[in-house]
Amino acid sequence: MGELVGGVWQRGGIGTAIKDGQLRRPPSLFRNWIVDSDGPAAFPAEPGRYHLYVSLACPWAHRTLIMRRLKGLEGLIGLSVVHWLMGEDGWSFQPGVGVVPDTVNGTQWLHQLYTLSEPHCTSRVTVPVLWDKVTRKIVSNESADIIRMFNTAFDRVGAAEDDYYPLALRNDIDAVNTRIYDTLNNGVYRAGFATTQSAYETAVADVFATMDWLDEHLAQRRFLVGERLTEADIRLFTTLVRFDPVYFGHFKCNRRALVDYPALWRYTRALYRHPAIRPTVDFEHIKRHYYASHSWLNPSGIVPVGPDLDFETPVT
Ligand SMILES: N[C@@H](CCC(=O)N[C@@H](CS)C(=O)NCC(=O)O)C(=O)O
Repeated sequence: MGELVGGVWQRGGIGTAIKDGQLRRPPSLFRNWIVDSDGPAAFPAEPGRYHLYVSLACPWAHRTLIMRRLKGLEGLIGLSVVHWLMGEDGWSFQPGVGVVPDTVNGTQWLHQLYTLSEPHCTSRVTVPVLWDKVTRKIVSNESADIIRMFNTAFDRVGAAEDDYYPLALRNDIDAVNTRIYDTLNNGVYRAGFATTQSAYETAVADVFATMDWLDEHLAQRRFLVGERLTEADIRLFTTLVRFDPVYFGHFKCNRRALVDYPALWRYTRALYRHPAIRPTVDFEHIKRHYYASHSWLNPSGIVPVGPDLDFETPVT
């Protein structure tokens, strides 16, 4: 892992992100917004102006990749994909299957992108990153914001019209997002990165309370909120699809597997089979990243072969 301090890369482990045995996520540093506006704007929506940097392994970056596809933004917003291994110098563009180099800035390491934007910044170096080619600045490194921008900002310059954060459902989406973020999206990380037994057990209790609730909630419904796909489903999906391959074993969230939850497993498969979602899922990057990058959790770096899962099983 590691982080930037005053613009200088410092190697380090997970230690700096842990306090009292618990994972503490610092707020994202770059929180600017692309706007669809006729007036002056720092970051106006324009085709070809912005570039997205993701990891195929990362659930937060995965949200942005799905939204980019759902909104038909592939031709409007470019893409780079980091190597699955996050080593001592963080994310890189070392050659590898599925890696898409940084053709915009020619960086080798993601931290170089952060210092290009902000030469003296102090920050963790995370994906996703949304880059502006005109100002040569990072617009945002916060996935929750990036998917909202993608949802509407480019509608007048060629994006698909679908709305994944509709006005009438916003309160419900926000409420569900909050619950799922704390207890599940981030809950699995709190469990996996805990360094005390009690922090781990608290996190696992949260994870499974939410999994139980979701299984009940989805027993009679196709989507989390309302009758249609919304950003709440996208945010949940990227955690669920990693649950059995990674979080169950590597993060010790092993009271039950996702496949043991009938409604949740059906829901995950249904989303997986969505034509805009399936091409964004890369189990090689997902499994290799977690098992090989977190050496304090898995010193051998061995990537488990299983579990055998069939995401393709049709949903009845
Ligand atoms: N708040 C950020 C979190 C992103 C995040 O934590 N990404 C992880 C990968 S899954 C990362 O890049 N971690 C590197 C680090 O913390 O040093 C978001 O949702 O965009």
